[in-house]
Amino acid sequence: MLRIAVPNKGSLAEPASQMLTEAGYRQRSDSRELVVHDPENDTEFFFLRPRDIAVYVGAGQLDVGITGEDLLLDSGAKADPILPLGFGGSTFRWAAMPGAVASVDDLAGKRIATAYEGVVTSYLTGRGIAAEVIRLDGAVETSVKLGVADAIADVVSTGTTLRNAGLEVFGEPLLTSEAVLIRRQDVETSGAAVDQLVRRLHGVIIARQYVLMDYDIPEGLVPQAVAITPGIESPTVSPLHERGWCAVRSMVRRRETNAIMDQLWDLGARGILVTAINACRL
Ligand SMILES: Nc1ncnc2c1ncn2[C@@H]1O[C@H](COP(=O)(O)OP(=O)(O)OP(=O)(O)O)[C@@H](O)[C@H]1O
Ligand SMILES: O=P(O)(O)OC[C@H]1O[C@H](OP(=O)(O)OP(=O)(O)O)[C@H](O)[C@@H]1O
Ligand SMILES: [Mg+2]
Repeated sequence: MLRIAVPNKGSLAEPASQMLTEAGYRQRSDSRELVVHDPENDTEFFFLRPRDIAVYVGAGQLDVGITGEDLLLDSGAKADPILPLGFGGSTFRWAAMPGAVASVDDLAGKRIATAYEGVVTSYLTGRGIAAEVIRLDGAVETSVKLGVADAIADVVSTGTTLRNAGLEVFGEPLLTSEAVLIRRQDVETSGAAVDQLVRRLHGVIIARQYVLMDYDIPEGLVPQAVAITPGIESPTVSPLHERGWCAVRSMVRRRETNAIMDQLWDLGARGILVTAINACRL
């Protein structure tokens, strides 16, 4: 049986379960359920703190898990990302009171509060900066106002929390992160069940990122049209009943939909239709 770790709380929990549901797996109906058995897929889901997931997977108790790249790095667990999942995006940044710290090099001798001690310590060591790292559990933005720290290193998404705490970012981000599927390091092959999970999740990601575009185009313009919509592999081109015209079907990135329709229209395409992809396996 395949054993999968899924975040039980926090920003990754809902989108992770949503993605697994779209991939055809059974998920919990009550947020207090800690284990869900999915007999149809011979799979068991363990709902764990996102921070602990890399530990379980790294130690080999669970086959794979969904967590943040930043949490994986911070844990130091022997697990590797195998598939980026396209949600839970964030940057990890330095912040302090405006004007208090000009650059990362000015952190020498200062106190830095963070919930990501592993990430911050290895970054500072790598840069040869000696500073005191104060490990807090969360709400680290408040530590500066209360005089516990001179600067913080934390996840920034919209920046609202920083602004509300009167803090300003400085320096380059320490890292960028998104949700990833992870598995234990040093495994030769993952097995058929993990391969199937990866294919299903990949299908969901592609279905979210792409749409299907159909259009009609004069035969002579097909090469130019296909250059605009090359698709993932190759577009389907079929003759129309009206002589001299072709129908083209291709996958197009969702966010480029309107720009591509404009280009096709200018080229001479007509009857341009866009349809959502509900599921796919490529
Ligand atoms: N706006 C956000 N705030 C916090 N984490 C975010 C945000 N956007 C994405 N993430 C990602 O979500 C993960 C952190 O999840 P979460 O906040 O649930 O963990 P936590 O802070 O350890 O737990 P909790 O906040 O429930 O105590 C990280 O990978 C982080 O990069
Ligand atoms: O840039 P923003 O959109 O404001 O998001 C970033 C904030 O969200 C997270 O906190 P979370 O809600 O996870 O609480 P925590 O600090 O207790 O972990 C993170 O630690 C920041 O404080
Ligand atoms: Mg948090």
